[in-house]
Amino acid sequence: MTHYDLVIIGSGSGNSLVTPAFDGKKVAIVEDGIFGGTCLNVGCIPTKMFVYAAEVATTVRDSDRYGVDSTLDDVRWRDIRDRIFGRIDPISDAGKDYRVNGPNTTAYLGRGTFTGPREVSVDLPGGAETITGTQVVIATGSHAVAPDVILRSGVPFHTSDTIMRIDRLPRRMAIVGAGFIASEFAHVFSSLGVEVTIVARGDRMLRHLDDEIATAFTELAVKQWDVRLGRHVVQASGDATQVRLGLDDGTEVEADLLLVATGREPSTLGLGLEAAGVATTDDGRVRVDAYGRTTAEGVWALGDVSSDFQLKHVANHEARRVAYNLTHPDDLRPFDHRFVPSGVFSHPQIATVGLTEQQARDQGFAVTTKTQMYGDTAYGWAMEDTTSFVKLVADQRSGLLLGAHIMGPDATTVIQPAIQALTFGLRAADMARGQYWIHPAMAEVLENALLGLDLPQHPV
Ligand SMILES: Cc1cc2nc3c(=O)[nH]c(=O)nc-3n(C[C@H](O)[C@H](O)[C@H](O)COP(=O)(O)OP(=O)(O)OC[C@H]3O[C@@H](n4cnc5c(N)ncnc54)[C@H](O)[C@@H]3O)c2cc1C
Ligand SMILES: NC(=O)c1ccc[n+]([C@@H]2O[C@H](COP(=O)([O-])OP(=O)(O)OC[C@H]3O[C@@H](n4cnc5c(N)ncnc54)[C@H](O)[C@@H]3O)[C@@H](O)[C@H]2O)c1
Repeated sequence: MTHYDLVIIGSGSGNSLVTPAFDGKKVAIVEDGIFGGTCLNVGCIPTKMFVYAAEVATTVRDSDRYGVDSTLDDVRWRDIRDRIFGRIDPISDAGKDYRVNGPNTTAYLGRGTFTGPREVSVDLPGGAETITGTQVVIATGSHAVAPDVILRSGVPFHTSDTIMRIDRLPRRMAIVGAGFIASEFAHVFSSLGVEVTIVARGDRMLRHLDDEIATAFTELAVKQWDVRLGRHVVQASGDATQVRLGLDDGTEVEADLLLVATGREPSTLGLGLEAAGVATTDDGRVRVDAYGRTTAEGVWALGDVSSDFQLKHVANHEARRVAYNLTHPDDLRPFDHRFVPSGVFSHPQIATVGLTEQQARDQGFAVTTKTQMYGDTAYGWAMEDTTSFVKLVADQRSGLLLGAHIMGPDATTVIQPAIQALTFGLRAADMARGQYWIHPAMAEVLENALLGLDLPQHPV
């Protein structure tokens, strides 16, 4: 049994825990999947590379509106796919190689299971090997789940893990789910020429967002895709070439390929958490305190397996804090989850941070809101945009922003000053008139939204 100063289970965000503070110490990284985890291999990075290609196709298709005639001659799916993974796969391989052959780390490429406090057994081709750690970090992430009705039917389906590697584009794709992944892949595949049908159990897509954004996005979604709102799949059949979904209103969806995008669960199954003395929350996450400590002495957790958020910037933040805390027991730094932003890279793009209007009202703030159309500011006007907007939620008592919700071009970039204002407590009026805004940049839509809030504004 080999002992390490640090044992990390999961090579996604966990891989970044090996800071220079561990130089000269012994670190083990246990990984049973693709090295580098979800974001790099099957998450943020490849999806956004596909989104970029989709944006290019959309721009070509819509260009005549601006007097630029063009035709989309072809979409070379395999070339798009191979360019993307031709760049990603070597990064994963190099990361693995560095941990296998690099300094002060030992990579255990197999499944890790706790067999006791800070004791992990790893399933390796040559047999199980047990290692122990002075400290252990659980960074096992999450995995896609599918509804029982689909699992029971035996119908073949894809998840985000496999859909990006398919060999050819289907003519028709059915997507079950109406959240982040459904919205992003609907954009990618429809832009590349696939007919997309979405089965959404709610009355809107992206229901977790501010009502105004979810409603406006859904209105645009139904114009681009066949969206079956408020429908449940009750029956599924088919094979690798054709799928048929029966819905609860008696209608059917026929497609050549099925993508299931119905959420992700923390990966704790088979981890042996009981043997480790690690407790979980009611919704199945590893329970951690504000510093990333689990209920077991010397065992930490971060990222999707324990976090309230399944977002890479949150996993990265938690990894930075845990990395610090591992080596600074007398100066622990808590996670900061006050203002976690997120983006949906669909068409249109969405970005959001802070409270929705409803949440702000429920929490008793003196709520004022402003919805500012992109088209009423110079850059949006130049684009002849009629659907994009910024919605701000603020508190009349403090003059502070409470939330920002944006749907439109570059929303994930336009929102950044609002994230900064929320985080550092900058009052909306100071933000609007206490700095220059580049004219006539897209961000002026945020400036105008701030000026439109019913708050005492700067006189000049
Ligand atoms: C399609 C998709 C798109 C996304 N896009 C974005 C985005 O644009 N922006 C964003 O912020 N977030 C995005 N996310 C979410 C983001 O990818 C995750 O929040 C993030 O990757 C979680 O990191 P992690 O380190 O917690 O887990 P992971 O990166 O999943 O790492 C966990 C690792 O642990 C390994 N593992 C699990 N169990 C064991 C075990 N018992 N033994 C050994 N190894 C084990 C797994 O194989 C995996 O490699 C996306 C997710 C998906 C699926
Ligand atoms: N741009 C990004 O930051 C990004 C992109 C992709 C994924 N992610 C992360 O990955 C996570 C998983 O993405 P996701 O889209 O799978 O989850 P999600 O929670 O965003 O959406 C899940 C969808 O599936 C539906 N659903 C759930 N169970 C169902 C069932 N049994 N039958 C029918 N519909 C059902 C929900 O109503 C919802 O519409 C997200 O929560 C997000 O944090 C982030």
